[in-house]
Amino acid sequence: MAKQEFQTEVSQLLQLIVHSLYSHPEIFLRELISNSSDALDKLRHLSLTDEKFKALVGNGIDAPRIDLELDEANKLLTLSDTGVGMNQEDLISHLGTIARSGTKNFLSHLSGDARKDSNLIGQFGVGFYSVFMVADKVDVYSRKAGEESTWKWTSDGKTGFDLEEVTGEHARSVAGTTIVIHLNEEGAQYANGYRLQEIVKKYSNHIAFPIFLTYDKSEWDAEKKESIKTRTTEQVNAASAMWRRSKSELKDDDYKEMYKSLTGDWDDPLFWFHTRAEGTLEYTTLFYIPSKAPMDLYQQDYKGGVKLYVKRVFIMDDSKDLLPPYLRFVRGIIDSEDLPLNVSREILQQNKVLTSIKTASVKKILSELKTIATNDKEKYAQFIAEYNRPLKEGVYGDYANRDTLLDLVRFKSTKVEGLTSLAEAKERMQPEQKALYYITGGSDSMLRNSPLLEIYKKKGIEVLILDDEIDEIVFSAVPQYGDVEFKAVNKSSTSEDLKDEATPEKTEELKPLLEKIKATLGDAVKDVRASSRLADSPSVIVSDEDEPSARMRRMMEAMGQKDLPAMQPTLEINPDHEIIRKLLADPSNSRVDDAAWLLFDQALLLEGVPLKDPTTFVQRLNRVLNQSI
Ligand SMILES: Nc1ncnc2c1ncn2[C@@H]1O[C@H](COP(=O)(O)OP(=O)(O)OP(=O)(O)O)[C@@H](O)[C@H]1O
Repeated sequence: MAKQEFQTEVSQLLQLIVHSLYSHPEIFLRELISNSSDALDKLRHLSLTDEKFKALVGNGIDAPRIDLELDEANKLLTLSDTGVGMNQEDLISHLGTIARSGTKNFLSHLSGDARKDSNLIGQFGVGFYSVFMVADKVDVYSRKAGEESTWKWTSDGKTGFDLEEVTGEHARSVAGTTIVIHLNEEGAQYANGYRLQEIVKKYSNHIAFPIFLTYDKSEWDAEKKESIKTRTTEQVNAASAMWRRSKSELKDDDYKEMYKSLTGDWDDPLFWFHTRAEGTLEYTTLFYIPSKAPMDLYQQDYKGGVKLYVKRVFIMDDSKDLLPPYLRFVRGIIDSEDLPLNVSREILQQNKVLTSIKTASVKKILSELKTIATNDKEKYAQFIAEYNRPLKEGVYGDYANRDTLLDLVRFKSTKVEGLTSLAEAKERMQPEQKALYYITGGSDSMLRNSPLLEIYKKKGIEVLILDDEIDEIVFSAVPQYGDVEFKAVNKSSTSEDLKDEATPEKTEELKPLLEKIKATLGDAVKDVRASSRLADSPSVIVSDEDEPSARMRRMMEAMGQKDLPAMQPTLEINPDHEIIRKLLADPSNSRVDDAAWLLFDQALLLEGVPLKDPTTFVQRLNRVLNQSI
C-alpha cells in the first residue's frame, strides 16, 4: 500500500472545511451526487461517441444510476455510481491535489474569519473534500471505464491518503465509483434514511439520473401493532432533466434547487431565463444569474458556466464558446436537438447550429435583463452592482448588441445620486445641450472636483463621471447613444459647444500673455489658449480629439507600449481668474515665468499626471510663497 501526502493546498482546504464550515454540513451529499452525475454524464457521452466504449454497453454502463446505502448501526453511508470511474493516476491527481483554479483562488482570498470564509466558499462548492465535514475516514473504490482494475483510495482527511489495488469481493464488476463514508460524530445525524431522502430531494431532485436509497424502512405492522424494519430500496429523486419540462409545471423552488445543484452556490440566483425554442432549430436554454459575481470573473482562465447537452446527453462544460466572454458570469444549460453527439470543442467554434443558438441566447438574456431594468429597479440595481463591468465589456466588444447593452449599463453622473442610465441622462438634457458629456481619467472625487467641470456646473449641464478604468476604453469605441453624440470634456474641441460670445477686446488683451506663457513652456505644450470652460480655476489641460488622454497613456504604457510620442497637451487659461488679471495688469511682471510653469504643473496634477521634475516645481512654489508672505 502506498501512503501519499496531500498537496499543501488540499491540506489547507481540509483544515478549513473541518474547522470552520460546519454551517451546512449536509451539502457534502450534494457535492458527491453532483460528482457522480458528472461521471455518469461523461460515460454516457463516451459510450455514444467512442467505439471503444460502445462495446461496453450491456455491461452495466447502460444502466446509469446512483445508489446510496445506509448501514445505520455501523454509521456507514455508501454512495456508488456507474459512471466513468477513476484509475490510479486519476485518484492521485483528482483526489490528492487541487486542480481547480477557482479553489486556489478561493484559498488566496481567505480572511481567517470563519463566517466570511464560509460565505465565500459557498460561491464555488468545496467538491469532494466536503465529505470530511461528516467523516473521519473515507474509502473510495473506483474502476475506470475500459479498464479492469479497481483501486482503493483511503484517507482520514488529515495529511494524506493510501492507495492500493483491490481484488476479490471489493473489486467492482463494472466501471464506476463507490465511496464508503465512515460517519463521524457530526455526521451521525445522516445515518437516518428519512434525513437522507430529505437532503437528496432538496438538493438533487432534478439531477438527470435516478438516485436510489437502500435503508431500513420502519413500517407499521397492523396485526401485531408494532413497528418493523424492512430493508428497502427506493428511488428518491424525480430524475427528470428539469429544464426539459414546461415552465408551467415548474415552481420557483425547482429552479432554485436546480441552480444550486448545478453551481454549488448556497445562495439563490438573482434571476433565471428558461426558453424552449421550436421551429428550424429545437433547443432549450436555462440561464441563471448568480446573486454574487463568480470569483474568477476577472481571471483569464475563468471557467465557462454553461453546460452543453445534446438531447439530454451531457456533452461538455467549461466551454468558453457557448456564450460571449462578457456573459461569462451566466450559469446554466443549453440542450440542443440538432447538434451531433460527437461534437468536439474545435467543431463547436464553427458550428452553425451552435452559432445560431448562441446569438439567440445572447439576445434573449439581454432582452430579459432589459425587462427587469424597466420593471424591477431594485432587483436590477443588485444585478448592476455585480455585473456592470462585464456589460461594459460587451458594449465595447459586441457590436451587434451595442444598442441594447448601452441601455443596460449604468454610470455615475453629476446630476444623480447613485447611478443613471443613458436614457435617463438623455431625458435630462438641457435644450441647448449638444451632446452627452463625460469625464474620465481618475477617481470619483478627483473627477468631480476637476476644473473641467466648472462650466458645466455653472450652466447646469450633466456630465457622466466615468471613474472605472474600463470606461475610457469603452467610450473610445462608442461615438454615440441613439442620435446623441458622446463628448469627453477634456478634449479641446468640446468647449466650443459651450462658448459664450467672448468680447474681441478680451481676446486681444490676452494675446501677449498667452504668447509669453507659450514661449516659456516651449515644447511642453502644444498651444496655450484662453479657456471658455473654467469658472473658478486658473488653468486646465486638454488634449486633441485624436490624442490619448493622460490615463489612457498610462494604461497603454502599463500594457507595454513603449514608443508613445511625448505628451503635448494644450494649456487653457481662465481669462477672468484673479491670477491672470494680475499678470495682465503688469505684463512686465518678472514672475510670469514662474507663474506659467505653476499654472501648467497644477493643471497636470489635477489631471493625475505625475510631474516630470517635482524638485523644480517645489522650488518655484517656495519662491512664489516666499514673495507673497
Ligand atoms: N464519482 C466520481 N466519479 C469519477 N470521478 C470523480 C468522482 N468524484 C470525483 N471525481 C473526480 O475528482 C475530481 C475532483 O472532484 P471535486 O468534487 O473535488 O471537484 P470538481 O467536481 O472537479 O469541481 P466542482 O465541484 O467545482 O465541479 C472531479 O473533477 C472528477 O474528475
